[in-house]
Amino acid sequence: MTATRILVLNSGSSSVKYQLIDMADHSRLATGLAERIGEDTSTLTHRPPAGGEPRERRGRLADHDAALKAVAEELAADGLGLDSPELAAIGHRVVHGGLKFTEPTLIDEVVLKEVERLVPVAPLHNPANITGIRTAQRLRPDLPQIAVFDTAFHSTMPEHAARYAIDVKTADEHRVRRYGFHGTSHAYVSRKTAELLGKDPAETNVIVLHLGNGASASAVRGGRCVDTSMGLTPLEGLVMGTRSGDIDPAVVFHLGRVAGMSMDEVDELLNKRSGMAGLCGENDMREIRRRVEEGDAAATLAFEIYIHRLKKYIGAYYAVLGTVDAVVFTAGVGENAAPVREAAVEGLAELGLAVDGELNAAGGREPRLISPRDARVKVAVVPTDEELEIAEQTYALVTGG
Ligand SMILES: Nc1ncnc2c1ncn2[C@@H]1O[C@H](COP(=O)(O)OP(=O)(O)O)[C@@H](O)[C@H]1O
Ligand SMILES: CC(=O)OP(=O)(O)O
Ligand SMILES: [Mg+2]
Repeated sequence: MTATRILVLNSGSSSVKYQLIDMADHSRLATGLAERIGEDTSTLTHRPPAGGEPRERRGRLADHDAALKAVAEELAADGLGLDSPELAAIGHRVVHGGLKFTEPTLIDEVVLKEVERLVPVAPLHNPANITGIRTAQRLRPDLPQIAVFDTAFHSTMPEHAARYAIDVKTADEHRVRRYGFHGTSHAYVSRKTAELLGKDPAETNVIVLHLGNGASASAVRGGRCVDTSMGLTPLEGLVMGTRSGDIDPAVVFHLGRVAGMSMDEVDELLNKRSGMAGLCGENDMREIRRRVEEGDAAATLAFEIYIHRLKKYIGAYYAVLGTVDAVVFTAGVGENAAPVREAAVEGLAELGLAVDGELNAAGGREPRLISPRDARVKVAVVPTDEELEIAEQTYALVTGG
């Protein structure tokens, strides 16, 4: 029997998303999500193979190790346990790969050490990724474990986009530069967008707006990233669920010197108590929109700030690319929040950008255009599929394909 199944683990700061995919036909044998890890209200939602009812487990999952063990139990209950000989490999999303990792990589102790060394520049993500890998290694020590890095797609960015305008020697010594994140999603979505437009990716320019809890924009020219909004860490750029995105770096000195905050306190403020949560006490766009509809002033201002930042990046990347074939929305907010898409391109008719109200309001899981039929620049919604992309890269590596 050939092993054709890949388990993909996407371990986030407080969640684990997973999918078991059969690469023979791309069928999803199981998918699931463990949320609020570390809290008393953890939940694990497991979706078994087609036709089966989703199952939910409630109750504390103390850490990522506990969460993954629960995931393994759920898979086993469907006869899809990690001991299955049909499992070819486990693919892990790893957020920060630094300068070293620009390709999918077979994980060994040297690789893990490097991922560990990068924890300070991905403090919400790399620790969870490492725990995911270690637990998976313990459960199946004989199986290849492959890391697919969020930073990889951005590694070909031109130097003028990747470098910050700071002293070169200091920057080089400490590897301070723009790495960019969500690369697996930006790569997948930009390729799918070219397909949707019926164009060769090598001749297509797109602005990808990946709007989830973490959010980032990228400018993709002919299939290559030429700029992206996240930087040394996933803190820079757009306004996010709990992260500030762009601020004057002197805010950090000011909070240290004048407000007496420690480095760790400022770090925690900007990563966990900022963004939409900091502005209006809520990071879920569904709830924010509900409050905006009710006339809530804090939620309305937070929404306006979110959109204002998004517009600035659309304008900036339009200028970077020169000609744009499509602006594409993806991830939880981008795929589902029609008001965000409408507001982001409002007033940009001079740039050839507009959405059609009806097309924008229609739902669906398929890639689709939402701009008016004759639009010069297309606006699209393309659901991301980081897990499938990770599974494909993992399978290609282990099968030598
Ligand atoms: N129907 C919806 N309308 C608006 N926002 C939504 C909707 N569904 C999901 N979201 C948003 O998507 C976010 C999660 O996106 P996702 O891409 O899964 O993020 P992450 O991978 O960072 O956890 C949630 O915070 C929520 O605000
Ligand atoms: C890099 C990053 O911000 O990832 P996420 O959106 O999953 O938090
Ligand atoms: Mg995500």
